[in-house]
Amino acid sequence: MSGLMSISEVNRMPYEQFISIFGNVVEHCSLCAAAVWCQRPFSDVSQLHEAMSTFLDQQPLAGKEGVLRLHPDLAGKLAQSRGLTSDSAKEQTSAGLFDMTEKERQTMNNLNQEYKEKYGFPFVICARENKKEAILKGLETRLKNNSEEEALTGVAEVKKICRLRLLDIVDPSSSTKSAL
Ligand SMILES: NC(=O)N[C@H]1NC(=O)NC1=O
Repeated sequence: MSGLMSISEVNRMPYEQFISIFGNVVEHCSLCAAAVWCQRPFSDVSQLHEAMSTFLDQQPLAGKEGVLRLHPDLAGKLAQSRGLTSDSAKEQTSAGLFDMTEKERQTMNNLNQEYKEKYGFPFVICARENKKEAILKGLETRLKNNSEEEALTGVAEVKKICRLRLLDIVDPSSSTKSAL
């Protein structure tokens, strides 16, 4: 028993339950789950992820920037005051962000601040796929992009975060297509 749910269970959910379970796979953006519910049945978790990714891609630039604004800063004030969602706290821990020297934290905060002032939304990166060194490097590199490139790069990272969060909930080997 993996403790994960099967895609058939997901497909049977009324929308209230679907939103309560998948409402934070895109941070603080339950609209994403609410929007794709009517596309059930999903054949597997990849198809559910595809549906959410397509919904994100369909948003105008202002909507994409809005989705990024729903994300907490990495190693920021919310992390310091333990105000993160449990998903985000777990991700930031895995990247080693609760394990930084004061100097590293200061550098990250300064770069995050510079980034927000330049683009008007926060720097978003999939923390489970990066360690603190790669995140600091990513901040420096991405500060060279233009605003539209950064909104698209940020949304690509949101999709990676979403995929890993979905895999924490749904068994990836479950499928509605019968095995041969
Ligand atoms: N700002 C930012 O990237 N936040 C996030 N990234 C991630 O993996 N979890 C988050 O909360």
